[in-house]
Amino acid sequence: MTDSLDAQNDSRALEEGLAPLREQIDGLDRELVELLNRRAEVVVEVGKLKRDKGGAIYAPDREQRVLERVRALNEGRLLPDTCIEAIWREMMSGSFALERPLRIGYLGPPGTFSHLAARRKFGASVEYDNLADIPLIFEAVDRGDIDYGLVPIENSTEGFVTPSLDGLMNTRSRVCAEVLLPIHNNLLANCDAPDIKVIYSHPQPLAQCRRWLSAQFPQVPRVATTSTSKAAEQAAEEPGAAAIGTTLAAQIYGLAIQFENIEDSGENTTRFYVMARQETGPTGDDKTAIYFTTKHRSGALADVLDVFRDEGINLTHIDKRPSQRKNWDYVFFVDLLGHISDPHVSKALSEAAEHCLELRVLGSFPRATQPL
Ligand SMILES: C=C(O[C@@H]1C=C(C(=O)O)C=C[C@H]1O)C(=O)O
Repeated sequence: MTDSLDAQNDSRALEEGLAPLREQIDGLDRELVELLNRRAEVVVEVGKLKRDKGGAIYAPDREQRVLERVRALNEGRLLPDTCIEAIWREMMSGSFALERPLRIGYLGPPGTFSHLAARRKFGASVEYDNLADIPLIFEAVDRGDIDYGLVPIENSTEGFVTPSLDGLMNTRSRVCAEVLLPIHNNLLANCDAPDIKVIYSHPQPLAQCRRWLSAQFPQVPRVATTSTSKAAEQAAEEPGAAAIGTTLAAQIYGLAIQFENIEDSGENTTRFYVMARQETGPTGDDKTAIYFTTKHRSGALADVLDVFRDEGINLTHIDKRPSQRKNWDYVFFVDLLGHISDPHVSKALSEAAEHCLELRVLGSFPRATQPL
């Protein structure tokens, strides 16, 4: 009896305490909605100006500055930066819809890591197109079927993504932004672990989880699929099949998450390029992506690299692929720190071009410092 009286008193005190606090929250929400809409009215003006004068709707340089600014304003405050950034990203997603609805392409089917990266970068107020393979993403941007296309470039554990580097050689589009996404692989299956007879996934996650798979499932065959979501789709249909994929794929395809975070490296991260038919202005903390083929003489590659060293330009990524035009001819892909409009960068690139058969600038874009 006393217990239930105490409980009633507590619940009344709770209600009485909550009521004025919730009233304060309601008032603040009213102001926030007002402020958000006042911001949106200015965005509509920006959109009109861009349509009249031909500006790009998504401005990665401005996005970077807005996020840096709000992080600085938030310094020492209560909400973590990640929360502030997520709110602003969603708000900027709403801005796109007000300026002009955007179509974003990614490697599908839905539920892939590319899908996650696209959603975190562009938010809920754009349209998404899932494309069956990476060459189709480049083609769709080139043709103008989509406004922006996300392509995975390299993974911190497994290195470069072949079709993406090949796509860069053949596209007319530019790299306008980069995205870093922490990759957490999960083993998805609707049967218990001992009943798993086959594990499907894209070759990249299979490689990223190689040690874990050998320790946990040494006898179970691993079968490559075109994407992690294809793997999840197959695992959902086939008894005794498992897939390595995202938690989003588990939701979409109705699979249980048997094991989380099974990647061999805890810092497993994938870097994506955002491809577009536009160029990005400088922010002061940028990268430039290029590819080149060197002349056939000894020391040609060293000559190119010397130019960057002499200008004090840091290279953040270098990979090579066969040119696919002639046997044993290679194309080198380099990301360097600096924007093409920086005088020392453009000088170094013109000098480097003298040692090359071909040198193409793929684009300058803000350096991604924080994973999404
Ligand atoms: C409003 C703009 O367009 C987009 C939306 C932004 C925003 O909401 O702050 C920022 C950059 C652009 O991607 C702009 O270019 O300023």
